[in-house]
Amino acid sequence: MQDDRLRLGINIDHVATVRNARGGYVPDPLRAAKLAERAGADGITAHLREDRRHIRDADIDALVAELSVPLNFEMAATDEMHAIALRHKPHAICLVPERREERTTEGGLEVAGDTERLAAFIAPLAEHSRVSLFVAADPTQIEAASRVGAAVVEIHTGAYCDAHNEGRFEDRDFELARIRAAAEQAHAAGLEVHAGHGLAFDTVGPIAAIPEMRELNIGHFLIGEAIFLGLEGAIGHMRRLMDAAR
Ligand SMILES: CC(=O)[C@@H](O)[C@H](O)COP(=O)(O)O
Ligand SMILES: NCC(=O)COP(=O)(O)O
Repeated sequence: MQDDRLRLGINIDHVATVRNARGGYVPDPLRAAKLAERAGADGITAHLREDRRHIRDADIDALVAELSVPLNFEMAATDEMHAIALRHKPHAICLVPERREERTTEGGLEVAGDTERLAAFIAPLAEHSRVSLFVAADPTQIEAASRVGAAVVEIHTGAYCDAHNEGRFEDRDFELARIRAAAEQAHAAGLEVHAGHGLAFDTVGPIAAIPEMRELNIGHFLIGEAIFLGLEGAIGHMRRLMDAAR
């Protein structure tokens, strides 16, 4: 029987952003991750960017050593990250595109134009970890994802959230329809379906309601909202909204 529970992964990158703004050791991303676990997180997500602008190598070492829930390790498809992932063998690896000049992940991974390289890159990782590809809700990319050995696709919800936040509701509904279609296509191709990026209390419901959805990864909004509600309060409210949508 398929497990129908929608998992909530908490991304702690931006605890590290605050720490790094002043240097030093606080706030500690590991402490946030442990608190998130106690608040009901089903997993922790951390993105080790090539420029180490937030999460650092030592954070990943600590998370791997100390977490009780699965770690979803986000990384670019580079040789350096490949070696780090093989050393740690995290529960899950999510391959994401990276551009130095971007403020956050702006688009999905180009899978269709890079299938041969990605298939060779993924094969050794897939021996130890569930490999996920962070993709736009684009049928060409989803189709390619099913051919390179990934177990999971994580659909980029950024365009949907941006349209909602900017009051462009026709665009938002168009993006939502694309995400729904991508989830259906990916599920039919045998891929597990996740989503994330930019999700907040007022955008999570329609994404959580997508029947094929198995996991949402949410970070920046919850770390910000923790200023007002506390991290446990923010995670608890997000969990309730997700459950209400199912
Ligand atoms: C891949 C993705 O959408 C995010 O989880 C990612 O971590 C975003 O990168 P930043 O955390 O650097 O904004
Ligand atoms: N992969 C998406 C993620 O981990 C969280 O993204 P965000 O909520 O920090 O935008």
